[in-house]
Amino acid sequence: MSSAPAISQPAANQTDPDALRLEVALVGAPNCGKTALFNAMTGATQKVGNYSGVTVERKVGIATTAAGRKFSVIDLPGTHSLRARSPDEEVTRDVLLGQRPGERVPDMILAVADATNLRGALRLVGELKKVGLPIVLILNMIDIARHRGLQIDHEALSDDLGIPVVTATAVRRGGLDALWECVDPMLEAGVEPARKSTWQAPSSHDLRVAMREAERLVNAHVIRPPEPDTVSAKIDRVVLNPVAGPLILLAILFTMFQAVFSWATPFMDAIDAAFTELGVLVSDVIPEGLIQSFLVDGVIAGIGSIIVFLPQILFTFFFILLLEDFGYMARAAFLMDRIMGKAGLNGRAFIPLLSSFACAIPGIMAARVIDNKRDRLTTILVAPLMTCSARIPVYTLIIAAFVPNTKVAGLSLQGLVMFGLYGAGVLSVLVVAFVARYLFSREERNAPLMLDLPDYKLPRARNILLGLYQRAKVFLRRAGTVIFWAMVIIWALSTFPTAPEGATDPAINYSFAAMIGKFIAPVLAPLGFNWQISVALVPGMAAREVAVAGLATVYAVSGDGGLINTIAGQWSLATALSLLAWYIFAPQCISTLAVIRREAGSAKWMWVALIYMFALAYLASLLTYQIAVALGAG
Ligand SMILES: Nc1nc2c(ncn2[C@@H]2O[C@H](COP(=O)(O)OP(=O)(O)OP(=O)(O)O)[C@@H](O)[C@H]2O)c(=O)[nH]1
Ligand SMILES: [Mg+2]
Repeated sequence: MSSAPAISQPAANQTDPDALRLEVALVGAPNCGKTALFNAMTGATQKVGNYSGVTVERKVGIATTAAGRKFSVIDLPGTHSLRARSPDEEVTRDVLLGQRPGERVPDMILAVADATNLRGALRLVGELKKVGLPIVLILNMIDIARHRGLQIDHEALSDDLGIPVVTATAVRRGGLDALWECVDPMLEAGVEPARKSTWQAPSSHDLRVAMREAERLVNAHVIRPPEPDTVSAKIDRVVLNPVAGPLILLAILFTMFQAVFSWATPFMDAIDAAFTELGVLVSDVIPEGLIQSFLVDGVIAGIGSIIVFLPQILFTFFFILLLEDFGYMARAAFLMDRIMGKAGLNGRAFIPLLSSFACAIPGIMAARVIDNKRDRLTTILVAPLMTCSARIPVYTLIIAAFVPNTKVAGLSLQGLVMFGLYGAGVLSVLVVAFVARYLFSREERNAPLMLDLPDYKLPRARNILLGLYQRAKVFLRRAGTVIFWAMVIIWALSTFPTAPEGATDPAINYSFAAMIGKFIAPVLAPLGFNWQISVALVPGMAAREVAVAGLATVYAVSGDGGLINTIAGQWSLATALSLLAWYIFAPQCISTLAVIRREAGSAKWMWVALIYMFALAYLASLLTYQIAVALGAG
């Protein structure tokens, strides 16, 4: 093992705090509040959530102490031991031991502990001390610990451990003063240079010894043991009940889609009206011609057809973030473990798959928490089948055009169909994972799910608003970049060449778009896709929503108003269903494929994903269309 190079601080630079290029790493068990502390120290807005494995990458920020000294802070994935078992834990180990190429070892460790669960944290501190870096121990979540009657003599603990110990409530920025009071003098004096690391992967004997030492520390310095969290236990008795649990999970998801559909509608109508108004305004100001067509049919119709879905995306994530921060998601994983296990998925795949509701990219990255290589690969390959938010525009458009806005037994029919589409995504994940396991290996594995169930916490408005803000930002940025440029290209293709003199058909029929569409259409004709859909699917490879914006442009250029009414008038139900089936499976986003390649470590798996998803999409659409036509929906 490479030993840590000694890095001492240049004493001459003490007058210039900015010159102090000091790096401090946050290390601790999963879900102990490292990222909350990182955000408090640096003003960053990294994702915080009440489950293990939120952070899977190293993130850097700049903190400024009370005395105005600056240093960089590295937020790291949580780990119980430096004996890393999964790729996210390896990140933490490699950073601390200087095993990341081109990166130096940090100068200091801020060990973060969940004060309500000190034993495990102190065991990790035992390991960290061997790394040879100066350590400050932060007892975080001290608010919860005090509430539960826990009293920690942190000064005595500090004397016993031989390192400074402070307490904190990271989510309320509490304890930063004490931390600066502790850190500032250390920086003033110059952080001691690193000693040679003596860390070695602990044997099971070492682990037992370390556990006993942690036990001793707790017995010596925790004055009153915490009362068990009876509230969490009571909630869990109901929520984890084998019969009631899954029903509650289903009811929650069901209510979510119902609410999303009814709450989002007024906002969507308002945005839609605003863009229509804008189009009219621009048509009034700018004379008829190419520029007007570009602005109204290309830019405004295209971008508007996407932005309109923002409320729905935000409402969906409002629920997901609420459940995440409450601490329910780890329970959902626990409940799904049996079903997922039958399908050959690791219980730990739940959170990555759940993250894929936002976008497959963070989902695939979150698969780093899975230690078993094959399980991780399976999760990476099926994650793109989860219903990501880029599918929402496509689904909603088709639902709005073809599913009547009525209630069935008091439930919104449109909400039911959306629920069904999400269900289809989940089902396809399970089926594909099952088949993959059958193909990869038939060995049985019954490893129990090792999952930390966090205590329930009241969701924090800040965490939720932050999550929503970030979703909105990503969505709008895409609308302003990828989608905007795709729109410009689609508009140009749909406009040129212009119709010849005396032409009788709509002008678009003479355009490049029509030529391209008609060239591809024969391949997609058995699926019931017309040439307009075929045109929209191609730029849809850049990002799924582009297909909707593409349809908006293609149809607006054809001269019909109102995309929903147009497709309701021009497509058969069979075509609509077939397009929905296509979107459940098709690999319609290049960035996801790039991330699969990176995370799976080879281009082979990217091709596997691409081919199996296209094959499934084609097959599913073909079956859907042909059956629907046979049943008279053509
Ligand atoms: N009450 C209270 N809650 C806290 C405190 N610090 C963090 N939390 C909550 O604890 C949960 C976990 O916080 P994170 O900052 O995501 O934890 P983490 O250590 O970065 O977790 P991983 O990245 O998964 O290793 C979140 O729900 C936070 O809101 C605290 O001091 N008091
Ligand atoms: Mg974190």
